[in-house]
Amino acid sequence: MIFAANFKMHHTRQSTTEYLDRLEALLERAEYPFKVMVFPPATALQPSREWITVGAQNAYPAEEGAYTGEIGLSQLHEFEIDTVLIGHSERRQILGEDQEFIAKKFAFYREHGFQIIYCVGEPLEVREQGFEAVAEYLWEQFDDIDIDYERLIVAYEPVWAIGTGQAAEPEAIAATHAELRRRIKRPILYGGSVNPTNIARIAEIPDVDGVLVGSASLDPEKFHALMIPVAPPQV
Ligand SMILES: O=C(CO)COP(=O)(O)O
Repeated sequence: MIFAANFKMHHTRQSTTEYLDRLEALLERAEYPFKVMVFPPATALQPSREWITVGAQNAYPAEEGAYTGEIGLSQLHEFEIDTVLIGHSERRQILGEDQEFIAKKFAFYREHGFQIIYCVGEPLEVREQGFEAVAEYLWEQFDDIDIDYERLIVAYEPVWAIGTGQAAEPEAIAATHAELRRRIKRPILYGGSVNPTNIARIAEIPDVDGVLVGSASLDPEKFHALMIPVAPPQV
């Protein structure tokens, strides 16, 4: 099971370091069989810890260059980062990244051996058109994406469940992950209002290999609390 925290535009360099210190201490004690990943803002990037992989929420597909405001491979390497989120719905919808640019990012960071969490998810108006429309929309988000890349992790995040406090219903999660599993053999995470009240139910859904968490990940103890109901019984 993978537990990934996406801080989005929350936390500073100092609070991220304090967060990682506190979460690392909790994970050291618990020794969960989980992969734990944290994606802080670019200003807070730093080397991974023993129990926590630190990744970038975004990066430009170049080593360096005239790309004002961006960070690229050189900046990521400075902090020993080799994990990156690509295709998050907020970058598609708010920042206007189209599939061509997202695929270019994917190809670049795949070429450099990065672990990639590749995000897909449909808006409400597509969900309301029915499951076939959802499936078609999601597969279009894999255009020019190598779904067999060995360091790929997919994150399914229905846009209409992100930040709402209301996750997708288990049946909808199960059906969508099953559809993705028809072609995707890599881990598939669910994201969209994961919280302490729904984590146990979501974690037991077939083809859910982990969660990508926003709001409920911003406090290390609360993020750790998501792992407790999913952890194997202490022997
Ligand atoms: O976008 C998300 C993680 O990438 C989900 O955010 P929330 O958990 O706040 O819904």
